[in-house]
Amino acid sequence: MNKKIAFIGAGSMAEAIIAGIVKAEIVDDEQIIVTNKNNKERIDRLQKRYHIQSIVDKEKVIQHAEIIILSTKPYDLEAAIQSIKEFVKPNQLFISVVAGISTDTITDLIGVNAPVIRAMPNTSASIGYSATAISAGKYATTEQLKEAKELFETIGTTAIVEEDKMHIVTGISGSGPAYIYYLVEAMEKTAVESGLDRETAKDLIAQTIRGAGEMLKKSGEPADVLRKKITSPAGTTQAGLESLEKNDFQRIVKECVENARDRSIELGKSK
Ligand SMILES: NC(=O)C1=CN([C@@H]2O[C@H](COP(=O)(O)OP(=O)(O)OC[C@H]3O[C@@H](n4cnc5c(N)ncnc54)[C@H](OP(=O)(O)O)[C@@H]3O)[C@@H](O)[C@H]2O)C=CC1
Ligand SMILES: O=C(O)[C@@H]1CCC=N1
Repeated sequence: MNKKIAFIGAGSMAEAIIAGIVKAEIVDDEQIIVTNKNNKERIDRLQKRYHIQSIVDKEKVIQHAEIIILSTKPYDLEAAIQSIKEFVKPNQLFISVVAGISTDTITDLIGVNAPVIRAMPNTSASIGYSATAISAGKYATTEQLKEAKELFETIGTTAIVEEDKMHIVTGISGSGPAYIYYLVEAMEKTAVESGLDRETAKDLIAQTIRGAGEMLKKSGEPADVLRKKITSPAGTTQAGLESLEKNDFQRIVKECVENARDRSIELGKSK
């Protein structure tokens, strides 16, 4: 690919993507430029860590960029675009990982018919395990969509979805790792309270989640079948699952995903 890629926003998501791209070696490290609002120390740290360029001057950031990745919080996006729009040139491709905000809104903010692609990765990008959904805005070409897909494939798997599906995608795979970590926190706490040392608990739980993920991908069997294979009649799993059922686990998870989805919709409207 070897395109010049500029990141507008240098937080956790930008770093996860940068780490993934650098590891995959699809562009020379110095082809990656990073800028933020005012935390110079942060971009300098990223420069040192990944051998990329950190630049404060927005004109210099945009000048030679072929792909501009928008990675600010949703409420900072408008100001961020304001700070670069006068330097934007035709054919620069915008990729936004910002939750909720539509490609049409972004195009309007840029003020020219800029090609915009929306992507929803997750922080597992930093180790090449993101699940990224991608959709194209109305000025993005098939070629540009392919290019974005290739870029995100270096940091995990990709799925092309219609843009109106981005809200539910955010609710499952964008925010998803946080739900899993929350579950792990609860399991770890219980294991430690029952006398297991934290490190052993952490290793056992992490490998259990990894194994379950791989089973879902490789066994060809759906989650409910895999679950039933573990659940011996009157056994330990049944005892555990009964507690989840009694406490309405399905409803809680449904509400969790729906709330995240609805928050994404709201973020889009508030812009
Ligand atoms: N974290 C996650 O798991 C995921 C996040 N996302 C999306 O990614 C986006 C970024 O999230 P995250 O990385 O967690 O957020 P962070 O708060 O970690 O980072 C936000 C970055 O935006 C910068 N910024 C703010 N205002 C401007 C501006 N005017 N111009 C340039 N840069 C600016 C900040 O700079 P400074 O520090 O100088 O203020 C900071 O570097 C969000 O929109 C989120 O929805 C998508 C998928 C997953
Ligand atoms: O919490 C958020 O808003 C972002 C979007 C998906 C993951 N983190």
